Amino acid sequence: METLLAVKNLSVEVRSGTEEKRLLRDVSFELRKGSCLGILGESGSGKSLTCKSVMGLLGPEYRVSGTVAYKGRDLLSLRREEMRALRGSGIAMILQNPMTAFDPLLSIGSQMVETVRQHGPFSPAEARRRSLDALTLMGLRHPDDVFRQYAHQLSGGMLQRVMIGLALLLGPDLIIADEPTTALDTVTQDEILKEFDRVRRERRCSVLFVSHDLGVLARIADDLLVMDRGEVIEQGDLRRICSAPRSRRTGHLFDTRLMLLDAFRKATTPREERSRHEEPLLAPAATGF
Ligand SMILES: Nc1ncnc2c1ncn2[C@@H]1O[C@H](COP(=O)(O)OP(=O)(O)OP(=O)(O)O)[C@@H](O)[C@H]1O
Repeated sequence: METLLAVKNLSVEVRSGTEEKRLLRDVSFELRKGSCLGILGESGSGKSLTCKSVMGLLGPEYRVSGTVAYKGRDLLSLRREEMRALRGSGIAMILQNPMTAFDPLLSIGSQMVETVRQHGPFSPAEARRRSLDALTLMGLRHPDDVFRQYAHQLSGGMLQRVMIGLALLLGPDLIIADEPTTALDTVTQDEILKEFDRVRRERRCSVLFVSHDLGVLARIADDLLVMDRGEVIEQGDLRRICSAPRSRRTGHLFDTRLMLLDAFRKATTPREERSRHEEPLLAPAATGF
């Protein structure tokens, strides 16, 4: 399958005082067209820095080296305006907290229409129609109401659906999603993951999906990249890694998750049933714990 994004020896350093601190070291991976690569790692392992480097979102205090080839073009050498043009059209980003992405003083609809019109020669009526379609696509039941409302009137789950719908509306080839469901309750998280996966498969979007939760990644990722202290410690087919992790640190991440699952199972399963079934690592019911 064709490669959409090839990251090679990506390193990031930051200057603090007279010292340079290395935050990412030689991160390399490839994302195939139409597939989803999950980035797993504990807090502080470098997941967000990797995404921000790819998107050209790091400030001047960071020194970024290596190559980030998107459709064969090195993003690290693009000018600021060229990168801005690419963000939101070819590449879209979905962040953890959708509340911060919307202007509280403008209705959701007007912000959607404005974004659509920035990316194509659409009349206000056409942009409105497309925005309403995006809301429907993401499973929002009363798109007309949502269109008229303001960010504070919607729940976190609804706002995240709007944000994902908006990202998809622009028809990107690549979506970078940084913990997009972490702030949501598990039922909402589950519904949104389902919707997101359906739409991205229909549209053949490639996705970089960051999470500290293996259960979430097991739902949607094809391949897995495991990070630890700014380095890649494991990568490959998700199921292969889950069944036979090569790195001891990856094994430790999985064990921690299994311990949590086990505690949950013990708390919710009557004693006599417990012995009858063991929870597999990737059981759908495990999502979110
Ligand atoms: N300007 C900076 N100065 C010093 N350290 C920094 C700076 N920016 C980031 N870091 C450090 O780089 C490391 C990686 O950060 P990053 O945000 O990528 O982690 P993460 O894996 O996304 O974690 P989380 O899941 O908590 O968001 C962290 O230890 C962070 O403290």
